[in-house]
Amino acid sequence: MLTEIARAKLNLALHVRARRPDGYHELETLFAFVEQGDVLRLAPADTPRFRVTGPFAAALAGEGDNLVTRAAARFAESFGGGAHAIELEKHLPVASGIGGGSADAAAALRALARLHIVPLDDPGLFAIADALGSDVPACLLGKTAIGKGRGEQLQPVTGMPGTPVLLVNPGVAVSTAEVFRRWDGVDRGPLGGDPLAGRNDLEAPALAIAPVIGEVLAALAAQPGVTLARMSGSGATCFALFETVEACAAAAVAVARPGWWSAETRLV
Ligand SMILES: C[C@@](CO)(OP(=O)(O)O)[C@H](O)COP(=O)(O)OP(=O)(O)OC[C@H]1O[C@@H](n2ccc(N)nc2=O)[C@H](O)[C@@H]1O
Ligand SMILES: Nc1ncnc2c1ncn2[C@@H]1O[C@H](COP(=O)(O)OP(=O)(O)O)[C@@H](O)[C@H]1O
Repeated sequence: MLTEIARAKLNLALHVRARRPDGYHELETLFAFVEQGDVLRLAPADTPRFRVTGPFAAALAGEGDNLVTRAAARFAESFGGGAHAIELEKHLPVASGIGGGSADAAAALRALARLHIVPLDDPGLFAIADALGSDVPACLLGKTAIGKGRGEQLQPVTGMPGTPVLLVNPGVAVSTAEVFRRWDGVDRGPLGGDPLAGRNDLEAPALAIAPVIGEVLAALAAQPGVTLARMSGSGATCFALFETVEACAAAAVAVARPGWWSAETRLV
């Protein structure tokens, strides 16, 4: 039995530069990862088996087309390896801008690669990740990196490991495609040398769909010891970076609301 943590992805900054003819958008983003994540367990089996457990299992109950099973099918096509029993313990809210599904798919690819002795930097693994979704290559890499293109052109950069982070989701699922559709088409400029001085250009279109995101951002920005408060990805999860673990813990209590999910964690 192999265990992989599917760590939540954050976009510390996300600049949308252009709408492409293929329907995707050119991005410049700073990807980072936190300790908090889903847990994926995988073992060889006679027939393929997949089950989802954990606090957010119900949010995926009706969906036959899980990114994990798609990743496993693509891996088998490329590398063989037979059938597997996979358990996904779902701790991250679904469709929430922290790449839960993408992280799960990447964790499945990492576990399968370990089991079948495929190098983690095999170009075939990255090709599968790229075909599964724009965020999956970044999640496969799992390191702080600048992402360009639709997010798949990755350049690792020095991160801020250990930085305390509070994640807050107001309990509304937001469709990534719908948020991109509402982007106003204005290129507000490149990422620049200090991405933390940047923006998330999807905040405005996400707020138009889910105004409660504004409440989350205001609540986070008002906390003592906060160094950055921003939305991640297409939302609705927002994050705040803190100077100390104590400030992060105090903020978690201060911003708690009925129906809101939050997690105290750290950057990796
Ligand atoms: C916005 C981001 C930022 O990291 O994160 P999330 O909010 O999903 O976490 C990603 O670009 C999301 O990546 P991912 O969730 O893998 O998206 P995909 O499945 O590839 O695409 C879903 C839909 O989003 C839109 N899309 C996605 C990526 C991109 N660069 N431009 C787009 O326009 C397209 O309409 C696409 O059909
Ligand atoms: N293992 C999975 N976890 C979460 N969502 C999944 C998974 N497999 C497929 N999906 C689908 O992917 C969509 C986007 O989910 P997710 O990756 O959590 O959000 P986001 O891309 O906003 O970060 C969900 O609405 C769901 O339909």
